[in-house]
Amino acid sequence: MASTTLVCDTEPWKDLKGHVKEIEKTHLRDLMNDVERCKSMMVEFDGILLDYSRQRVRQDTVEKLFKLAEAAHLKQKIDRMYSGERINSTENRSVLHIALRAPRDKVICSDGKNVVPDVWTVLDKIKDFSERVRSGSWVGATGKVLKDVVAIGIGGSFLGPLFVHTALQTDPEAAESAKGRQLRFLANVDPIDVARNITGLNPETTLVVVVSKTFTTAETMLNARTLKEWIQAALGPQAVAKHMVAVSTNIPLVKEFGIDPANAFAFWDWVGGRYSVCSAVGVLPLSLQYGFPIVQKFLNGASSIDNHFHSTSFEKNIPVLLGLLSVWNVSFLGYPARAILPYSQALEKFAPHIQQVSMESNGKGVSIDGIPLPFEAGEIDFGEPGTNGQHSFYQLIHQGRVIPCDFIGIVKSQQPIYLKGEAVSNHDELMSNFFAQPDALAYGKTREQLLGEKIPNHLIPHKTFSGNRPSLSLLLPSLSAYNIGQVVHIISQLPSTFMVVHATLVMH
Ligand SMILES: O=P(O)(O)OC[C@H]1O[C@H](O)[C@H](O)[C@@H](O)[C@@H]1O
Repeated sequence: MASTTLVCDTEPWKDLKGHVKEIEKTHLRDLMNDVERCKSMMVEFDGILLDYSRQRVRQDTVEKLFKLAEAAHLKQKIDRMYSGERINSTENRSVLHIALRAPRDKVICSDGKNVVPDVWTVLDKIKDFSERVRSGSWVGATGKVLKDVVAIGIGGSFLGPLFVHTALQTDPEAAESAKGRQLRFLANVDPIDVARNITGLNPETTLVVVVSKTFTTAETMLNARTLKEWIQAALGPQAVAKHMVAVSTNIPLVKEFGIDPANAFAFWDWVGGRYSVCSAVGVLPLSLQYGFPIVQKFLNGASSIDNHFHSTSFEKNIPVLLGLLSVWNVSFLGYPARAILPYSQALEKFAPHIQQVSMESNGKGVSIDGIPLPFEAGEIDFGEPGTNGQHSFYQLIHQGRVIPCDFIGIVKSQQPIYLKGEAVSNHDELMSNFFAQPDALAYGKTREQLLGEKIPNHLIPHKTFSGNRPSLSLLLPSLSAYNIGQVVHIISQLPSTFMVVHATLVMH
């Protein structure tokens, strides 16, 4: 399928190039005054509303982007991914993180073999093990319940699980399940990180989970040896069997390290490290902390958006729309960065996770065949919870360069208001704060209907707009484990889209 033709040589690409000049003449204020346009730019799926009316696009721009997707054979490439073809051509592997959250009866094949039963064998093992640890039937070397977990890992073996853990911590149901337990993450080889992570912990009541796809990553292995020594020094060499378990694709190295393979939780080389949060990488530590049923909800949310991505027409397909808009912003309008701005502290670690998911996948300077790309591909992602960012770097966004922003609003906060009448933590006020951002103001006529929520009048966005920045917003009705699964996987599907558009596409 490889060829030396680049996507920029196709007609739809050239057409979009020419279209840039027209868009540059158009002010976003005028785009926002077009009611039909704004209505057409809201897409809702399963409690998530994508409003991209503040992107610098007209309806015909979006049509042209769909033509580009067609020229890129995007649909066929999504199908190839879902059917387990080896679309990871550099490593000659399938890309099947979608199988990690598929229901038991789904059939997803890699090399002709249905991988879903293997996934569920590991999920069942995690469920059983986490229940035994949480109930106290699996105890430490001195007979004490293991109530604290330190997960050692870096990159994809750290950022996704940390993000989800941070988001679940304040979810009332998850918090109730986690009572009396602690989950910590050790990534850095700076001895400060070890010191921070073991401070206040007793080896007798601590379980260490070593998470590494390869089990060779230098930082992780150094930290694993350090905590092995911490356990052995306190409890003797035989304690490792009770206090250390592993998550890896490389079980022989787990054994060599001194962890019993019976206490190892496998995953597979068809899971890219950066997409591994739904494998044992995330499911084991999160199940130990919150219990498997909560984590199952997270997996269900992810699976829901997988189905949406696979089967929905591009006009209503949230990951595809976000992917195409990114291509437009980066490769055509020349905006190199994207700010990720959740108006929820629970999503505090979302941007660092997406930084890896997106930037480790995209932004390559050459095509999949090694041909230098004559255009920029891939965004520079950064972000913070929006309210904090407002008092930090928004100045540059407001008054400096153009930075497309992903505003993420939550209609119903995980937590109730603490001070009645104060402009904090309250559903309406959070929304007010969110909508007070000029670019977060989305054309909201059907929002009430879409979200099934009563939005107070003063929050219904006004139509004037005094900026020239594109933006989009994602709104969730409430931030639950299920929604967290959806949000993270909406965005983590993007690289698949990007890869197709930016990398695989260039094979044509
Ligand atoms: O899980 P590991 O094998 O320890 O790898 C951890 C990380 O290592 C490298 O930095 C890779 O580029 C990342 O994608 C990966 O997540």
